[in-house]
Amino acid sequence: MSALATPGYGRAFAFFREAAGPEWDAYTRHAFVEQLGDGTLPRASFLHYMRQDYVFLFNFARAWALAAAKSDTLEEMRHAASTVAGLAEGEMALHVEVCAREGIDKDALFATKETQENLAYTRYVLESGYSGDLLDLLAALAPCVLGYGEIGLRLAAEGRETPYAEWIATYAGEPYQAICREVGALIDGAIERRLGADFTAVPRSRRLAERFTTATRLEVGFWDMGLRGS
Ligand SMILES: Cc1ncc(C[n+]2csc(CCO)c2C)c(N)n1
Repeated sequence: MSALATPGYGRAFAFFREAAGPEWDAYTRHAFVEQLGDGTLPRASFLHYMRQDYVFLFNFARAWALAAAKSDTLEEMRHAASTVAGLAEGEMALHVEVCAREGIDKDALFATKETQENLAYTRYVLESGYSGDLLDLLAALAPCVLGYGEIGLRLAAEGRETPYAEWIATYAGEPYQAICREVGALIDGAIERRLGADFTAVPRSRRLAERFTTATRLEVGFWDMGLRGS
């Protein structure tokens, strides 16, 4: 696998990604992603996805807030808290802007009725945190953050003509790539602190990898939902 196809987001990510096997490609090379890249994705599908994603991000910010509550060190807590702030001020603002251009205002966005795929995914992530510890929660959060980093890098490198260049640039850009490296380092630190440097040899790592794979499958469902349109 080339360095480009496997970005350097840390040891735990490399382990989980490998353990996810074909599910990882089903997510990162989904038809929705390919159509974003080659520009054939219907606008209605994209907007349906963006509306659902806005609500998704709100719940995702909740999950990072839960990660702050589940932190054992100040460093973990600071990271989780700053991600909540970043989501509330940054990425959700991007969704508001894109949708506003299409005549969908903020209130309409916030009132978007969640699809089952959206509900299933965010509640799975939150439940991982409610019933588990910080590692369970981070394993469920990781595919989402890091998968988009990988997708963005690949689509930007392919450099095809597409009306979705702004979306691609957001995730391929250095600010988002820096977030991915930081989240990767957070996960490495959290896992090594709790399971030791040789964490891949500890049975718990398998269960965390299963959680990562389940969240990856839920990402596939989210893309399927997007393609289906409203
Ligand atoms: C379904 C879905 N999965 C992943 C992301 C990507 N993502 C989730 S949170 C975040 C900011 C950093 O935590 C980013 C980029 C998304 N938007 N929607």
